[in-house]
Amino acid sequence: MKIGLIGCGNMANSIVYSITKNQKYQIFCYDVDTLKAEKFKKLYGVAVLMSENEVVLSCDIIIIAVKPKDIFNVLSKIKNEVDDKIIVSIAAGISIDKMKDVIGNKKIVRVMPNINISVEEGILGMCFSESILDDEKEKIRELFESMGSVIVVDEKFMDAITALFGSGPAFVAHFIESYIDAAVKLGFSKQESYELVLKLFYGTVVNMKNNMLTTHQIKDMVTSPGGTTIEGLVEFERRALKGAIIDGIVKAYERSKSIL
Ligand SMILES: NC(=O)C1=CN([C@@H]2O[C@H](COP(=O)(O)OP(=O)(O)OC[C@H]3O[C@@H](n4cnc5c(N)ncnc54)[C@H](O)[C@@H]3O)[C@@H](O)[C@H]2O)C=CC1
Ligand SMILES: O=C(O)[C@@H]1CCC=N1
Repeated sequence: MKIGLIGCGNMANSIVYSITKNQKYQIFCYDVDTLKAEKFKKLYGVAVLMSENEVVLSCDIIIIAVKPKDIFNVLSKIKNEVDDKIIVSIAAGISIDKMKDVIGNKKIVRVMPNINISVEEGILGMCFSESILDDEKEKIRELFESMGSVIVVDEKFMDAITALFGSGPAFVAHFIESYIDAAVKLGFSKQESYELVLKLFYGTVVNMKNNMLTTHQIKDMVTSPGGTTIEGLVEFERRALKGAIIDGIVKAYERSKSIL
């Protein structure tokens, strides 16, 4: 199957990395920045084409991986070639209806991945326009399942998926960074702090998963009466850490709803 990529930036890089592992896909790409497309050719041996239109004409499934502000420009360039090809957009906050306004009632898929697809541990939200057939849905699903867990949702959930899981790696990195800073403040070297804190987060997740523990159970097991942990938890509560985290994610959700 022929897969086209319009835009060879960060997300496209992770997508191509996953797709090239499967021999059944042939990949064609284009970027206005020719250096970026050439880099893909060098790294992944993909074919580089000369325009957005060429990608659409050469491929069955076309993934548009440009910034939200650039997507309408791409759509207006390709609208006459789309025909019954499948157009996949990964842009945050751009609805299927907004895309239809430019290219008409075509086969459109929205996918919201996160950067963890680069290690095949992504979470990808997916929704389809009504004209996509069941066997086409399966093909798209299969294509993206090599990158992580795919959840097919009603389009109204795409903004929540963007905020929770698309932006998620940045939010998680922010918490991890606070923890590393605390370790450095308490005298550990930066390198040691980094490695130990990653182990702490990873170990806690593995423990919860393998032993099917809830967050409450973990907290109960760790918090001794009159001990150290309760001191830390009380301070987090006093500073409304949970509320701040929830509010931050809701802000990202609202931004996704109003991005263009
Ligand atoms: N970075 C992230 O974690 C995530 C990003 N997204 C979405 O992915 C999309 C791409 O984001 P990034 O990869 O971070 O951006 P990026 O800036 O790294 O890549 C965008 C690429 O598109 C190219 N481009 C712009 N106009 C073009 C055109 N007309 N034809 C061909 N190429 C063109 C640019 O030269 C650039 O290389 C965005 O819409 C974003 O909302 C979705 C999920 C997560
Ligand atoms: O910040 C952004 O707009 C994109 C969407 C999800 C992750 N990055």
